[in-house]
Amino acid sequence: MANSNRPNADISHVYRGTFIHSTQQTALQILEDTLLGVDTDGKIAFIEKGAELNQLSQIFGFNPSEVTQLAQHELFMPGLVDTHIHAPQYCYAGTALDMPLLQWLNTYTFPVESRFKDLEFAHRVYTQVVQRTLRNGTTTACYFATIHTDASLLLGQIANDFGQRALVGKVCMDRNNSVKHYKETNQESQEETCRFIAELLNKKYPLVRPVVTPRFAPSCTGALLGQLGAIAKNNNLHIQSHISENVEEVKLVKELFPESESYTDVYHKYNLLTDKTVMAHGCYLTDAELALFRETGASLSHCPNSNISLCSGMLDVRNVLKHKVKLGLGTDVAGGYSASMLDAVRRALDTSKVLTIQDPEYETLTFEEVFRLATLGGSHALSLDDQTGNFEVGKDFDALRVNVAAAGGPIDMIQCEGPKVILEKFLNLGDDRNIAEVFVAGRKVVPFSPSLNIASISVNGAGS
Ligand SMILES: O=c1[nH]c(=O)c2nc[nH]c2[nH]1
Ligand SMILES: [Zn+2]
Repeated sequence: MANSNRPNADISHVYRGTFIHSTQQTALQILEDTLLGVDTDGKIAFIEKGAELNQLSQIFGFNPSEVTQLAQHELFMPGLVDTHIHAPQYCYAGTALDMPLLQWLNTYTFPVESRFKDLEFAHRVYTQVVQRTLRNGTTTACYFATIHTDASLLLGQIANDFGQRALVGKVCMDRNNSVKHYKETNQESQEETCRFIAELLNKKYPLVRPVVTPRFAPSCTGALLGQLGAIAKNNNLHIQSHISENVEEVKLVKELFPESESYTDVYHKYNLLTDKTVMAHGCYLTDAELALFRETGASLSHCPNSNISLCSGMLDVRNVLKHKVKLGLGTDVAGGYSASMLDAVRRALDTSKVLTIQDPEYETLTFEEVFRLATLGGSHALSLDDQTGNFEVGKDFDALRVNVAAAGGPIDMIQCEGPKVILEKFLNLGDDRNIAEVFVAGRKVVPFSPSLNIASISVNGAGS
């Protein structure tokens, strides 16, 4: 028995069956007939072979008859980590995909985001996006909200109420020449960012944290970027933004910041590249820029649906991994039309295969590697891998109970299959019907608790 167990922990649940997760060493570790104990703080107290049941029950003081046994077509996998999603854009997900990035922002995104001043509207959309992502197995989400502080606080409240682990960012932008009413002054952006951070931290939500969020370099003056770098540093906070998504955008950044050597250098110069930074896209980063990511510990969020849907580009994941840059997957709703991380897994595989079609020597990503990106890779990219991402003793139990043969679901199991095939089928063919239960920090968050009276979530709670 491993000596990393926590024998003093009070056990609240023990599960027995197949567990599949990634580790630093291996993309896919399959643990059959395994026992996993969760303590009363929602942390993994032990993960051991089923044959150790009697010994474990004595050490940890639980009753073997209370162990929850998974069925043969079921398995536990770590919760999915969406490293980049725009919560307000969920209201137009699946539409408006007919323009490249900069025109798309001006035509669709900014007018819609400006509506989130209205807290009733924000409450409706944010409740839906949190519910939808949780049902699809997103246990951790790194959200962009909008420039509105109170609506951004409301998103934090809703994620907390539903039990989702979340980083929430009030968007900062003091430059916008096309939709003039959707921007802040430099002073507003700074002051409201500080208010957002203080008020969100003051709520003491156990799983929800603020993230400093300059929208992207073209939306921010150098002065604001510098102020946000300082705010993040002074409060030891996460940072998120976009980088090198589309060719026109890279060109615009060169024009706006002629003194900088590269797009990456712009963020670096303003102290926005740290080991708690996640930058979305990165399709056009040079090797020198990737080296700077590696040096600073900043990570990338690969958003393949959005990259294709807005005809932005294709990230060479193999090259990012070669540079040892931390990497996770993002849905990037609504540039990406799906809020499901299962879609992000499939689009990441598709993109890799397109790169192989273009160059048959290209080493296509395996489904095991993409599984790791969607779980442990994401938690690493968000610097949350000490808390979540796989089934290690001491981490929070963030997990999906997958039933590949769910009645009425999208998968027909023609014959009895082993766990690796079951996982592959789920990743390629499954949907929320196959996700029987979702756990975050040991708490069952899907199916939604009946005690969670959705209609009664207070709009006034935010910001007060
Ligand atoms: O895909 C994207 N979505 C956005 O909302 C955005 N803003 C800046 N750059 C962006 N890219
Ligand atoms: Zn984005």
